[in-house]
Amino acid sequence: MTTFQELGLDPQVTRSLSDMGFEEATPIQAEALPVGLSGSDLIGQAQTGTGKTAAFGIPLIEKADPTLGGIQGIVITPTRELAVQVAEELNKIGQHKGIRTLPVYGGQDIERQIRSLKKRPHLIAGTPGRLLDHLRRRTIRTDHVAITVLDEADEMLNMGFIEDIEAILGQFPEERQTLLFSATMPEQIRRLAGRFMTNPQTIRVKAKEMTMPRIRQQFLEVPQRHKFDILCRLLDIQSPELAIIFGRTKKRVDELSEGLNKRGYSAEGIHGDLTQARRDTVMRQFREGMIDVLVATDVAARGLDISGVTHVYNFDIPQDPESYVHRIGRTGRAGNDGLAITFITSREIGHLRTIERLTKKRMERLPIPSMDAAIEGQQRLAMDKLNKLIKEGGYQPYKTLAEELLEESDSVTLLSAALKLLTKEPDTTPVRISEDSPSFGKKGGGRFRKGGGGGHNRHRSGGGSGGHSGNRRRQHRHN
Ligand SMILES: Nc1ncnc2c1ncn2[C@@H]1O[C@H](COP(=O)(O)OP(=O)(O)OP(=O)(O)O)[C@@H](O)[C@H]1O
Ligand SMILES: [Mg+2]
Repeated sequence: MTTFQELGLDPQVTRSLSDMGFEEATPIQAEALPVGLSGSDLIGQAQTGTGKTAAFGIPLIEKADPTLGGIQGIVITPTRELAVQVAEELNKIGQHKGIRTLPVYGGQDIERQIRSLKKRPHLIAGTPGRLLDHLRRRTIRTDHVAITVLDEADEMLNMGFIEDIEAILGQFPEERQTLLFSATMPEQIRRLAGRFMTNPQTIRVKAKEMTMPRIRQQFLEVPQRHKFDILCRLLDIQSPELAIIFGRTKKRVDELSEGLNKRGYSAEGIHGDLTQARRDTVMRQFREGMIDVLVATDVAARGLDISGVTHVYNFDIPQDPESYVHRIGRTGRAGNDGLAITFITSREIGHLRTIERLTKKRMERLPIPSMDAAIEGQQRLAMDKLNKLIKEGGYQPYKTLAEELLEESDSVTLLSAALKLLTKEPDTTPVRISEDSPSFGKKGGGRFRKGGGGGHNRHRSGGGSGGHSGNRRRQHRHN
């Protein structure tokens, strides 16, 4: 075990880490920090939820000079939500040293961002489109940029983002340090990365499987038209603390979240066609536990760190195996357990096997859960609630009422009625989810397509940045 003191960090940085509850370095931090601090270019690969943010965040903070005016480091992320999250973590690590990080991303008022930039942040975390916008307007000056980081590097170097990344990196001083991090790094992307780096060192935390061992992985085979009912049954049986359900398209995400609400679940959807204000609200509510279920496109697949996510459901099988690794990695983070369940139709078994070949982990086949199991699950939940209340107390004011009721009925009758009231019985309100065409191979150069180039996003571009003001017309899957 390596402590942060042993790595010879600035005591102010160690103090911030300690405030965050970080005492020992995670394996990727222990291995990547000495290289990052030495000034070398670096490709860092480690499983989801193992602390890659601090593995690049600490060198960024260590090397930044709080007395210097210009921007000294830039982190580029594929989505707006991730830019915000990374900026928050950098602000925490930089707190005692006085290093400030500003998130810049599309969908947010650019004039307001320009005003914030005038307050001279030291570091920036941003999405490609909006970063380019600021670079063109010269509202971000590049002269002092000494470190650039691509978080989710394989996604950033994928077809949808590569042009923007080239345009952005081309504007920074050549002698800067470049750091690439991701849980996945397909070989062709690793080769491509060489173009942007000088003698990069690769740090790969060795693990038997690409996914985290604490994430239990299951799949169930179910006809398309029954998927929604089965999903509801699983939610009733498993009662996740927080769950993320991934759907293939924005339309499906909308239909799913509406359908879940109709059946009494507390769910909201997030995808690129929503306003940024809406996206922010949904994310905040989910982080605070005000909603239990987040229904999302792949916009939420990468990097997001939300504590309490116990379950991930792939309502639609992901379009490429890397996406699977990232999606299920939203659970089982920082030493916690998680359960990931993938729905497939009979035609998709081959794609499941392709995923397993990448992750080097077999998924367990889950039998179709019965309606009875769903009812039982909810009944057990009602019993748990009662037992919890008995332990916690606070029911005394109800005792007189209880005695009054007991004069008319026996205790078993009364308790049965109370349990029925407490139990959310399976709701069969009709919900129609549009038939979906297969989730692979139709567009994009997904790995499932013959000769595919490993990218699932040929048709989207400039993605998470939003508000792209360039003259190329693009689809914004992540917006
Ligand atoms: N040294 C540490 N000690 C304790 N907790 C840590 C440490 N480093 C990171 N964490 C916590 O672990 C969680 C996951 O970290 P992080 O989001 O950086 O993972 P990641 O490797 O970037 O995952 P992903 O591949 O999904 O982006 C966070 O909640 C973070 O606060
Ligand atoms: Mg990360």
